[in-house]
Amino acid sequence: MNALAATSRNFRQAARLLGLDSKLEKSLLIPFREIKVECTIPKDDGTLASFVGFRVQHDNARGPMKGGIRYHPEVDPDEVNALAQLMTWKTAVANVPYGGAKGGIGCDPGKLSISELERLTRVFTQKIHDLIGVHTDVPAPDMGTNPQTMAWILDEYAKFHGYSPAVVTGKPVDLGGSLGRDAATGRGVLFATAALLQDYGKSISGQRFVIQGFGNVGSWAAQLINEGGGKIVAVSDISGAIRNPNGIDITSLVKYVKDKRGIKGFPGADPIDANSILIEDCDVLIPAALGGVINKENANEIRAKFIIEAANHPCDPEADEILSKKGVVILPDIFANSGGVTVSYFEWVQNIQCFMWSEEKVNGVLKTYMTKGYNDVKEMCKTHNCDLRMGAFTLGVNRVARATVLRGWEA
Ligand SMILES: NC(=O)C1=CN([C@@H]2O[C@H](COP(=O)(O)OP(=O)(O)OC[C@H]3O[C@@H](n4cnc5c(N)ncnc54)[C@H](O)[C@@H]3O)[C@@H](O)[C@H]2O)C=CC1
Ligand SMILES: O=C(O)CCC(=O)C(=O)O
Repeated sequence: MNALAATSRNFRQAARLLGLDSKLEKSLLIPFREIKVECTIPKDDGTLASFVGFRVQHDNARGPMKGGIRYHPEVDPDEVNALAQLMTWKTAVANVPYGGAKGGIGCDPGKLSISELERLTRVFTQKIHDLIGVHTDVPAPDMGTNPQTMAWILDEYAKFHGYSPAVVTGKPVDLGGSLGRDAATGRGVLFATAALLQDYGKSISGQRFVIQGFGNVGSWAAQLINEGGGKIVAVSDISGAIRNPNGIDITSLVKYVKDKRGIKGFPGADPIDANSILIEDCDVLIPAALGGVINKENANEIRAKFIIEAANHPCDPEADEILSKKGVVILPDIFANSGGVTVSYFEWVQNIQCFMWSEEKVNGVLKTYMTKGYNDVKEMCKTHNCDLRMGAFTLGVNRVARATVLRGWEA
């Protein structure tokens, strides 16, 4: 199912559970603004290359719009729209004072040199600089982008509006980035998983984990789960997939990936078919790469008892129904991966206050937010007699709806 159709379906179901007025429902669904820009750069060999960049600003009822920028060949308007909408509900679930946005460029960052990526990022920033800002829309990294990308956006933005580090988050620490932001999404996944397992009388230690994706989110989740005593039995990335039923040595794998730029060929595990990663035998499955990977084609074959959505929209609604019948518990993206945007909020606050927090403080306050978020989601599950996905959606949608009504519509 198309990402936008899936996300909007979940939203509509939550709106029904909340009994929202149909006109309010419509107004919450339509994006605030959709930006599509042409980005042409000279490549290193002198030829021209043209790309399409997007920024969808979905909602700003609760504060400046917030969300990552993705560089990936499959970036398209519907996908960015869905991701922007998810950010609106996610920031509300996390209870950080933001709305939602997302951006992206349809490109393969692995096929561009560093200088080509820099030129592309600068051209994209030139096209959108008037529409982003500390109190309007604050970008951050997502798939295919990283702190360096944010540094280029910051620098290009400064040429038009002056130096203003809070215009992006997920920056390098040397430019005002927050300690702990790099690991924050993975750390949030750890806290969220621990809270869920505790409800089932289990803990991280003793569980067997499978992780799809070994980039920022997947590799940090793997390292922190490993430190917490969890056994990671299979991992995949774009280069391939590996399995070791006795547990993969994650510290060595992180070093290997840094060196070889992929997990393929890692000597401490056996290669497996990349398509089978999601149906590997495990207790907890953590998709941490692309959206839509768990769908009606493979949901029946999933062997995990718990799915933690570190990626955005990895499960489509048809898979949700199949998995629910099988008794698989899904911790939804808009809560499970909210650690990233939560620490982005801490970074923004630190930049505005010109005061830097210690990493211990960042991690400690993140834990407080994730614990509160989990309890708030469960409270909505009780109120509306629904699963965790609808618990999170009703929580987020209700907070945005209340802010929207309070602000009103009179011109
Ligand atoms: N970076 C962040 O702070 C946040 C990221 N997310 C979501 O987490 C997911 C991963 O994002 P990042 O780790 O930041 O991206 P990344 O670019 O750092 O890493 C992506 C990983 O996915 C792998 N991958 C790509 N295509 C794949 C495929 N077909 N099969 C298996 N692996 C594949 C890549 O090889 C890489 O290991 C995305 O869905 C993103 O939207 C969600 C919240 C915050
Ligand atoms: O850190 C942020 O502002 C947004 C991260 C993001 O794109 C996401 O949560 O999907």
